[in-house]
Amino acid sequence: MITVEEHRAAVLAQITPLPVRQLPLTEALGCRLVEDVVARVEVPPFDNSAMDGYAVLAADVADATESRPVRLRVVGDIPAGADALPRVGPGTAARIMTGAPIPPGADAVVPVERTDQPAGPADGKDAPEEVLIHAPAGSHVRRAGEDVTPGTQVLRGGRTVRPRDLATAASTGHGTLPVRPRVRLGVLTTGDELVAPGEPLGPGQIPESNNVLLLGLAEQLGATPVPLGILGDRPSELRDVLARRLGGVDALVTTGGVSAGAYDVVKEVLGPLGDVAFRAVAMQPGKPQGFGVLHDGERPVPIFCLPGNPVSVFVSFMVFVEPALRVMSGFARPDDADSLRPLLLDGVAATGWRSPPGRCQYIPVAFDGTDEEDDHLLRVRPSAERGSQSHLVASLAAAEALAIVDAEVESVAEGDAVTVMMVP
Ligand SMILES: Nc1nc2c(c(=O)[nH]1)N[C@H]1C(S)=C(S)[C@@H](COP(=O)(O)OP(=O)(O)OC[C@H]3O[C@@H](n4cnc5c(N)ncnc54)[C@H](O)[C@@H]3O)O[C@H]1N2
Ligand code: MOO
Repeated sequence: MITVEEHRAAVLAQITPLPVRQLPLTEALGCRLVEDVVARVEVPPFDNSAMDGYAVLAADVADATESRPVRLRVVGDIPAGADALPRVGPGTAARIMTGAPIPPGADAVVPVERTDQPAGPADGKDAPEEVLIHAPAGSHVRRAGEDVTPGTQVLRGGRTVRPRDLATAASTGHGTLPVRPRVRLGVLTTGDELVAPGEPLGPGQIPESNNVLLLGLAEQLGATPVPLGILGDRPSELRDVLARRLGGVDALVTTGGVSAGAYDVVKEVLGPLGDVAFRAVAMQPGKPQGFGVLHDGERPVPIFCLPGNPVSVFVSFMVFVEPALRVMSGFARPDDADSLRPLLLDGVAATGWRSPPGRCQYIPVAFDGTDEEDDHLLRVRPSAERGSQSHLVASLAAAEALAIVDAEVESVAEGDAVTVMMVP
């Protein structure tokens, strides 16, 4: 058996980041930006009005009051998006909407509420011929480039693209961003005994639950899940899916068929290829693990062959697949241990439990408050009555984290320190 660390290192040594792509903004959401982004255009792109009202010369209306309004001739109407602009000279005004370009000659805007004109939708009404101004103009002019000028750095390379980063990119002239794309993660599960969720069970059959688990994890961890089906134990089915669908995925996860059974289809099909190695890893659950790299032309497609037991699938995914996904999408580097580490917290056992000798245990746990003396220590107890056995899928929803127990520990006693791994 090899250790968890040895297997993880062997996996990560064969994982390479996906090539950088220039992606349309909405596709870049959640991806890692690889370069600084600088503004291509001014923001705002032109002087424009901050208010619905009248563009005027400030000097014309400096003395205007409600009782002594200033009368101006209206020389035009400027909705947002207008291209032809009237010239505003002394004694004149142009009706203007928020965001519309300030017309030549004007240097200020009087909000419509400070005039004799009604506020609100124009209802097809043209601008009036004259307007009475009741107050001096505030500036209400938003100057070109007052937010950002071309060449200013607006996004720093290395960040995770958030919705507001998309708004910044769009407003500064970018339709695409240079990112590492989301990993398209193909998911296929195997087993003649599996029945789609919700369907009636025949003798010896069980509900399929690994597909939904893996597709959901992929989605939640920022990959693009690609369902490749629930396959039976016939080698031809698996060969066929691999031949047809490899082009559409960046990595693959399979479940089932990797231990010592007579019908272990994944091992039977992939083992002889030589590119996929099947090893026993000193962990529980998740002992039998397959990993290798298939090729779609020149393009490497890592494949993770996880054991079929559902709790093993969950644990194996978090321990081996999740760090690989982060490397592929540029969020972690294989040579930077800190970037790869899951979120680990210090915990203390709220009760005792057994751990298999010689295997590192990843046991689903629920929280039980914090330690009386040190409230940074999370108290944890197994979330399933029967502990860390790998078939206890129905109890998986009750888990809030995984507690990690070293391989040499055979039993955990109440009050023992444990490492708590946060999981989605
Ligand atoms: N002689 C040995 N037998 C087993 C060994 C061993 O070393 N020697 N290892 C055991 C361990 S540990 C594990 S883990 C399992 C792994 O088995 P496989 O990966 O070959 O998986 P299957 O046999 O196909 O399934 C195991 C178990 O999980 C259920 N299953 C499978 N797929 C699904 C699914 N998609 N949804 C829900 N449940 C699923 C399946 O019905 C089995 O009960 O091998 C041990 N045996
Ligand atoms: O290693 Mo297996 O996942 O315990 O049942």
